[in-house]
Amino acid sequence: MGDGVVDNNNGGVQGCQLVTPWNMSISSGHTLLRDPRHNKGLAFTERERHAHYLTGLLPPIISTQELQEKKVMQMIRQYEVPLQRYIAMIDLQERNERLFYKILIDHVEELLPVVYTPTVGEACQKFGSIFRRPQGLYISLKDKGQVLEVLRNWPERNIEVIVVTDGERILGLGDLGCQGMGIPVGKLSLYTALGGVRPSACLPITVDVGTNNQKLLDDEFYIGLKQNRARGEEYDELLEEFMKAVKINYGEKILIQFEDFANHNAFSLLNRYRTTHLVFNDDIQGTASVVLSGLLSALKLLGGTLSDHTFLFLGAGEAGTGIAELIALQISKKTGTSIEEARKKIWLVDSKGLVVSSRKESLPHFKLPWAHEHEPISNLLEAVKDIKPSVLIGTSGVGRQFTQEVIEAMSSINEKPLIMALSNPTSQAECTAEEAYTWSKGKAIFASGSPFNPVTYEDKVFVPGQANNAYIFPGFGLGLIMCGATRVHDDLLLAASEGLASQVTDENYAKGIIFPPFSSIRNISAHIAAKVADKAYELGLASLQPRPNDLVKFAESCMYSPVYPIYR
Ligand SMILES: NC(=O)C1=CN([C@@H]2O[C@H](COP(=O)(O)OP(=O)(O)OC[C@H]3O[C@@H](n4cnc5c(N)ncnc54)[C@H](OP(=O)(O)O)[C@@H]3O)[C@@H](O)[C@H]2O)C=CC1
Ligand SMILES: CC(=O)C(=O)O
Ligand SMILES: [Mg+2]
Repeated sequence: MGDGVVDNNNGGVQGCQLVTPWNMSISSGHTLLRDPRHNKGLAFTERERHAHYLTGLLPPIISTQELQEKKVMQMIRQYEVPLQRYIAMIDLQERNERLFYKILIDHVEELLPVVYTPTVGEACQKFGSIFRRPQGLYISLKDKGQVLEVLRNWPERNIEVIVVTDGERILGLGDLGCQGMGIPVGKLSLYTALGGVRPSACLPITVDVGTNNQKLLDDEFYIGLKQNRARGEEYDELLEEFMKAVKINYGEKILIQFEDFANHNAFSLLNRYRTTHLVFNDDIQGTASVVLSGLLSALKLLGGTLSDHTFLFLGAGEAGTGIAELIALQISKKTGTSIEEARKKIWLVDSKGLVVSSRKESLPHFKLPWAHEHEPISNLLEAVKDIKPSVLIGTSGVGRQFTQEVIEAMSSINEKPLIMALSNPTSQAECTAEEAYTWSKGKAIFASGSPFNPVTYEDKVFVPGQANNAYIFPGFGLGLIMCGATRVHDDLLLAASEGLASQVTDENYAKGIIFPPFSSIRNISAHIAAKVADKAYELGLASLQPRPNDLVKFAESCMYSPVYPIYR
């Protein structure tokens, strides 16, 4: 993606002689300094500088990685605008990959909101303007018939995980088209930082089938195809070609994570490929697993079992119905009741009101299991008063829907209402942490998709949890990869939920926290990975033989380290 004026007829720059772009294959000297995977900047030792033709290309001082880390953190903290911090982090990733990951791992609680939600949302919205070097692989409608060739342009061969989006439902921000690339890039950074998957094994992909976002179509800096979204056969054929090409290029065991597709494609893609590929949809399944884990933990504070509770969702799309289905599955397994019976404790509200049987004719297939017999109810407050849920979960993608009346109604029904405002980014959260604690008069147990700071209410400090699939997918993916899993089974998601819930300590519970702190996420991911792999072995889905005895230790041993290697 050069800045020159390209002459489309001969592929060259107008008025210039054609040249061959060439490079040396072993990095040394200037090339080594410009290679983010191997660059150490000022931390190259005297011996390395001498051996690799770096003498004179760096100032004389030799730094440590720790000192570099301190310097970068100082620089990042000086930026007050979150997007500036995001750009600084991406610049670092493109300059010195190991330093980027060392910093992200060591300051995960501080930097997660920078490289991930909420800031990544703004980065996607402004992607065209902040775009510097391309990250990830773009496959567009123009590549139809040659998707395999495009995949082969990616410089790495040993890919283990792909996160792919078509950009139609980026967080709760809607259709951002090709600019959705920020999401697979961000998710895969977390695969490495939080789950320990090697960066070179991660491939972010955006499938560009156009956008229906008129603002982007009118934007001169928009980087994607300037056309409306392809639908139907044209869309399906490109995705089919993509899925086939991925398997041809990377083999049977390549893990594909679908991310931020709109629900009309998300469910059908998952259903189409779950039996032929190692795939999962993070928004449907990863989210379900993290929320179920939060519920299992919350039972320690609320008492009772899952089946003693009544659940009400605002939002009946991917996240809402995905979570609802996994809760029902867990209830059904634990109580021995049928899944249909288990579903009766779970209710969903969508943009047209409570999902009920009289609406069946007009409901999409994924809402049908939730269309219980009930009078129609048109709004959330009435639904809360009528259904009397103990757990209220927001998955609408629309901000500030949990009004004071809604939270007060939840608090009058329950001694400790559990309220989850899962929509991202922060602007789309159904309520803020402060609103949840203040309006419930300190009674609520609260978690949100994007982070909120602790809140002081009547001299007591309340620490909100972050219910985000980022707790699950890195460890889940590591578990699948390390045991050579061949397919994703719902029981693996249940195992991941239990793995995460088992990491919440008594100290956390004493503070009312239902998710463990992100500061210990690598340890948490190793435990999730072990649980997932263990279940995969039990179900006959793991191909790595023999089964390692200690799966937690094995997971830890598979994890990427960002510490600089010493070059010969
Ligand atoms: N915390 C986390 O880890 C995750 C959070 N999310 C967040 O969840 C949100 C939703 O994602 P997803 O489920 O994929 O999106 P979908 O588009 O699949 O679903 C959105 C649902 O919300 C409903 N809805 C929209 N507006 C309203 C309204 N005003 N009142 C009531 N219901 C409404 C829609 O109704 P209808 O069907 O009638 O159109 C639909 O059922 C996003 O903000 C996303 O960021 C998603 C995944 C993970
Ligand atoms: C977290 C996430 O996956 C989402 O908001 O879409
Ligand atoms: Mg998502």
